Amino acid sequence: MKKQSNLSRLLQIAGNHKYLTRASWVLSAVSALIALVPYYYIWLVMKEVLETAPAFSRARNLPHNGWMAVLFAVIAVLVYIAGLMCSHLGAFRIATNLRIQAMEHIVKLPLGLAERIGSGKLRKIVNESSAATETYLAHQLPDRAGAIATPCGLLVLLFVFDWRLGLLSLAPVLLGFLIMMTMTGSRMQQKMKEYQNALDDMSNEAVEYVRGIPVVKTFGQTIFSFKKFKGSIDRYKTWVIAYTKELRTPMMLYTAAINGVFAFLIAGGLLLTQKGVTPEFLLNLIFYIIITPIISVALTKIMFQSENAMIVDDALQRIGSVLNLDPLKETDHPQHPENGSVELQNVSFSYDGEKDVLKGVSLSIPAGRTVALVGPSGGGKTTLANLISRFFDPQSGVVKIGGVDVRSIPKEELMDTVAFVFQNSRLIKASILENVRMGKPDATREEILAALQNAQCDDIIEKLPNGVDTVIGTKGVYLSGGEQQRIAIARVMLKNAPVLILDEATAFADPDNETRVQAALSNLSRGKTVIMIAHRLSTVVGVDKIYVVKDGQIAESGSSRELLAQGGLFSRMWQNYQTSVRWKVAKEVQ
Ligand SMILES: Nc1ncnc2c1ncn2[C@@H]1O[C@H](COP(=O)(O)OP(=O)(O)OP(=O)(O)O)[C@@H](O)[C@H]1O
Repeated sequence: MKKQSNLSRLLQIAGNHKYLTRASWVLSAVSALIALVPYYYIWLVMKEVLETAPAFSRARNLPHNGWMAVLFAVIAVLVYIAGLMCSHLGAFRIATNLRIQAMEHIVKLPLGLAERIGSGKLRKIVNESSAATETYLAHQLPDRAGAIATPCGLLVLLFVFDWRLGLLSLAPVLLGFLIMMTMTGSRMQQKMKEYQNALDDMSNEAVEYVRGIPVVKTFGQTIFSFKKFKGSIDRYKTWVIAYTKELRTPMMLYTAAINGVFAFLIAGGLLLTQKGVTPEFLLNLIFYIIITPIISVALTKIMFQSENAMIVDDALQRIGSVLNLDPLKETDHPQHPENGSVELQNVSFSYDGEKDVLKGVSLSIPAGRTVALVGPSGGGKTTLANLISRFFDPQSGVVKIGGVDVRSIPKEELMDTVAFVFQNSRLIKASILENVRMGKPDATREEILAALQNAQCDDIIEKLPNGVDTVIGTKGVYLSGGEQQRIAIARVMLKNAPVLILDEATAFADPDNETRVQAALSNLSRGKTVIMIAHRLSTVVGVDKIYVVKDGQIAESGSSRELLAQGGLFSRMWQNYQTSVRWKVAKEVQ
């Protein structure tokens, strides 16, 4: 992506506010030119002082010229402030639009894809990339306009007074400019990208390391887990040192050239004055020595601009990588499911486009029935359940709810049709009431209280200081896994979706909570089509049908009685399970 196209893309995102951004460049350039005018008055002051010395009383124009210098300096600052106001308004609008655009796109992505990339990473890309454009547009671009205008204005000023000295002051500037070009080429752009990647890697590893501390401590793996984190720091260090070394010589030459203008002037001055010095030449020489440092300031600004432009380029590419992800296709001919039946017809699915995780799976669940998916770990149970609510679309085959292809059901309606109870259901930092209300935003307080009661939450609410209005996560208000799960069940109850997917719903419940969670689940499941992903075989005994999923296929299906009689995989899993239960009981008796 070219820098120019980045800028036009950003301006496109700005909509009508692009005029503000453009105005900011003009104002900043005008301000930079006005800021040169005081130097002209300073020259007049110096000239008058030299001409009238030592009888300064003859210097009548000194106060006037001095005040004019101040006046133009103030005007320059005011115009610059006006420019910054425009640039900030434009930049905020662009960053906001960019965030909205990205968020609107993320909402349209398959849920599974967003989950796979990671909400943290998505948030980081959207926030940091839009923030990078904000700084670029609000400060860096107007500064660049000013930094470009300054040398142009100076050029005029330099040649007006003494063209020979003007040329002398330009020589190092040209040299500096050439060195600068070598530091901002496409190779450096690539390096900047590597720098960003190394930085990203390091921060990801840091987060992983901190997240994993409890597990690491439990298993005494401190050295191993730190090794990964340290590896990313080492890679970053190696990269930064190599990058810095590469820049060392050009940067040194650039700084020397750009800050050594006065050396050129003095050397040139000596050459030009071999035949004698005129007061006017001396005046110009002193004036040039005073004014030329502005060039180095302007050029240094331009140089850092190229670095900033590279950062924005990278930011836009990152946000582009999100915007380019294929959204879930919305149907043009919406259809509505007739009931809560679920059907998979010859469904195959692969996460990476190579290995099929599901291979031609077919099953049919009549409305209101409860089925269980069991099988070895990694067999594809969760993937199968996720396809029902379009976490992803299968590469081949059809998933139907109520006789309708899920791709033909409007997204909102599909969300209302299928509900999940996950292993560790997430609650947000809000009151219990608000947490449950998420299941049905227009629910009345009475409806929420009824759902909480149905989900066996009475004992939780009784012990909380403000009952249902207690905010979870505030000081001293913590709920156990089983308690959180019951609140989450109340939320799903309120949603009242005809199809329910229970993913290991009771795996984390402690024994005291388990009976209540089970009761809450059986209230929740009443009259619904339930697909239960089960590990503990005790929970699947009473279901209408069991599907044994192995290697992405349905290996067996039937009632527990039928499957046990078959003496296949399920019956072996059952025997293992029984042995483990007996072993547990024996241990407890001991
Ligand atoms: N988001 C993902 N991206 C890539 N591969 C995945 C993803 N999720 C699961 N897989 C792979 O797909 C296969 C099936 O996984 P799935 O989670 O569906 O199995 P499962 O039967 O539910 O396993 P478990 O009982 O351990 O939860 C596994 O090989 C797994 O590594």
